[in-house]
Amino acid sequence: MAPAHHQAAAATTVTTQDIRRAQRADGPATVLAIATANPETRRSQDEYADFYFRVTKSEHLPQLKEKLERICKKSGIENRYTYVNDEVMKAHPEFSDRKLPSLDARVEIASNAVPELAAAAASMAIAEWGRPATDITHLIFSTYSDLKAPSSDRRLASLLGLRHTVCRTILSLHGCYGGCRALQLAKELAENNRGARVLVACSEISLIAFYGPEEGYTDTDTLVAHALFGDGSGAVIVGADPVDAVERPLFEMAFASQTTVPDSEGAITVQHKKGGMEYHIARGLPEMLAGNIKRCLADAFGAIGVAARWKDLFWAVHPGGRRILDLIEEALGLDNGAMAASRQVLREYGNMSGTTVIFVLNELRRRFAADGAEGADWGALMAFGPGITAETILLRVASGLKGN
Ligand SMILES: CC(C)(COP(=O)(O)OP(=O)(O)OC[C@H]1O[C@@H](n2cnc3c(N)ncnc32)[C@H](O)[C@@H]1OP(=O)(O)O)[C@@H](O)C(=O)NCCC(=O)NCCSC(=O)CC(=O)O
Repeated sequence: MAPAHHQAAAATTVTTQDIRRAQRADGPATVLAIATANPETRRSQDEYADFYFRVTKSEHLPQLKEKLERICKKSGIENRYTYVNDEVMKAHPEFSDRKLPSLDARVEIASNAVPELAAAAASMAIAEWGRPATDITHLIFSTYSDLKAPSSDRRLASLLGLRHTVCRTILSLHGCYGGCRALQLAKELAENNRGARVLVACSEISLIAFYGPEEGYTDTDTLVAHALFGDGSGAVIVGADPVDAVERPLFEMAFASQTTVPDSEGAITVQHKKGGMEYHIARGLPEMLAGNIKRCLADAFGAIGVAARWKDLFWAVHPGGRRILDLIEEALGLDNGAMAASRQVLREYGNMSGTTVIFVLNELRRRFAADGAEGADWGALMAFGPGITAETILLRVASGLKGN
């Protein structure tokens, strides 16, 4: 007698094409819920230099302090939320000096703080979505802050009570394009797995890269990074073919692409060392991004044969820094105000690396909901990070945002 699986194969007339077709969703991936969270400590940018030089015991470097004050003033940031506070620095004075070994302690703290911060945002996203957490089929977690395995994705799944068959993926070290990369993968999963509901979670605590200034040693990189980065988490639920009267589609994800900017490999680098994660951010980064922005957009829009007028789109650009937004706005000939959502997030929270675009998307949603989604129907979500990598997602305002 033939083995059972041979019998099954002989008995079925189903082809692999049939199976593939049945697996695919009908509609495009849509954003079904968005939520964000931050650590408790909010620090005003006006007071940041005082705080930073005090807790790192660096008051003997007044010129660097004045420089940080100048950078903070021009940053377009008013507040940031940080996990680092006096208490943390009192318990770990070694965090001030990058020459001292401190990675173990940082990783230990991050392995709890990162998933817990993610859970705060994700549980709000699930509540907004309106379905049980066990209906989440896939989890994509992006962070540069956690360096352990099992990682934050595993812990988050437990904290939220996700089903044990949830398919988990962790993205690491994508830096500021991590959120956009996670959303792009969520789109692929949602469109290729009928009924899939993908939870995207990003969570960053800059503690992993917090240390004192050091005269003469890449101190400007350190100062710029400490003037910009803040902590936060964001969660998005993505799925195709929304269930009527249960799920509310906010944005359709029409197309997604990635471009690597030529000759830019050294422009943003991060590396974990014994004293924490070190950054290098090239001085000409804003000019480099602005000089390449049209080309990145051409790669995205050209691939689908769409000729868009940049002024006709809404924009959700990663606010890497105030000057980056200024120069991109100028390069694309956008109206003053086209980047309002990005600027508001930068002002209220700073640059939270990969998580930031989720805050921007949430801010855009709030703005659309407030005015009944008047104005541009189509928009571009963009983020940049090490590579230099530029990610673009073409979005369309969906029915759940209209008529609110
Ligand atoms: C830092 C700024 C807010 C400063 O504002 P302005 O440029 O208008 O002001 P300014 O030229 O007077 O600069 C103020 C002081 O900062 C110094 N300065 C400016 N940019 C610097 C840089 N990249 N590295 C080192 N120092 C820098 C200037 O020399 C000056 O010092 P002095 O006063 O002594 O003359 C802005 O340049 C900005 O937004 N830059 C973009 C920051 C950035 O690259 N972000 C990306 C992060 S990475 C990211 O988002 C992706 C990722 O992590 O993956």
